[in-house]
Amino acid sequence: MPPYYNPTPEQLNHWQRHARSAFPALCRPRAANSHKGSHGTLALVGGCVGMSGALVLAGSAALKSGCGKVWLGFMQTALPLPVLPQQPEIMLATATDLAQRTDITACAVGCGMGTGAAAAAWLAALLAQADKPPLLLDADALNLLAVNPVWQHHLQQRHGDTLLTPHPAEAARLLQCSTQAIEANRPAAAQQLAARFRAWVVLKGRHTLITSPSGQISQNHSGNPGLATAGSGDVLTGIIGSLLVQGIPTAQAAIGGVWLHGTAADLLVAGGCGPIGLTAGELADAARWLRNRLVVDT
Ligand SMILES: NC(=O)C1=CN([C@@H]2O[C@H](COP(=O)(O)OP(=O)(O)OC[C@H]3O[C@@H](n4cnc5c(N)ncnc54)[C@H](O)[C@@H]3O)[C@@H](O)[C@H]2O)[C@@H](O)CC1
Ligand SMILES: Nc1ncnc2c1ncn2[C@@H]1O[C@H](COP(=O)(O)OP(=O)(O)O)[C@@H](O)[C@H]1O
Repeated sequence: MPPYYNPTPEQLNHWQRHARSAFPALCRPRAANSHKGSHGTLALVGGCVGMSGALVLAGSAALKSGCGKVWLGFMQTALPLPVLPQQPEIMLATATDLAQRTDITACAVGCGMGTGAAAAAWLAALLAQADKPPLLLDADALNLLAVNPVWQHHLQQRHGDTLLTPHPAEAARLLQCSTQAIEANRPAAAQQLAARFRAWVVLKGRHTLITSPSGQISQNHSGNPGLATAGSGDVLTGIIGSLLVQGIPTAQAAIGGVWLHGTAADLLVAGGCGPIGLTAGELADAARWLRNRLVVDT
């Protein structure tokens, strides 16, 4: 067993009971005759020059959370590398080329994307297409949304589900208020965002809130300050995006994804890896270990 994964039997039992009752779709075994096409294709777009790592973290977490295929679309004129040495399973393209593909099950945009003109133009073109598959907006995609209010209308017209995953500072930019105001009434902020953009909203931070477009709130209780480290939000984007393309209903993908991400950090800390110095890249392997233990034997 990897050194950090040694929860007590009681702890593991508690996690299994919670997951199986709150998000059973995450706990279903794979069909014996399934193939990579059965588990969906996720496109992750972002990774401007200097921030390729954000996209790689998200992509690796997506693959290890169980989706069939992952494409990374870099907001760069040429690919940073022909192949990722540490994760050659992941397919690479420029964001421009990836926009032409028609085999994408869901798209997650924003990790390390930057907020320059190229990123804004790419996102504007995507949002102008109302019938695109499920769409998750994170990080710089949210920062761009905050300064392009006309996009609000496009989001409201979308046919597929939209998910926004702001941290409190990003939520403040979207609502044009201070981060303190968001933190003073987190449920109200999450509901306001959900109503304004007709979207699922994951308001991150300690006790992350997951809000449906109609304003129904669920509070997460997993996770710890080990997650306060660069890239842990990118990993969450990869996990939720991966669950979405696996056909898990949006509510369970969002609520279960946030729980899995936090519980992966709890598992690592219980094993002595963190909270101080826990790195975002370690979360994906822990989440994979955990999800396989949630599966109900048939
Ligand atoms: N390896 C990489 O390439 C990484 C790229 N990243 C990308 O970098 C881009 C920008 O990230 P930055 O960290 O520069 O900008 P952010 O907008 O995330 O943070 C800027 C500032 O906002 C405040 N803030 C952030 N989270 C807060 C919270 N929860 N509560 C209160 N205040 C908070 C802090 O003062 C922080 O310094 C994103 O696109 C992100 O995806 C980061 O994820 C870090 C790792
Ligand atoms: N003290 C904490 N307790 C629980 N979860 C935390 C804590 N600090 C951060 N997190 C979680 O870590 C993630 C950080 O995401 P984000 O701020 O977007 O980071 P980044 O931009 O570096 O990827 C979120 O899922 C957030 O809920």
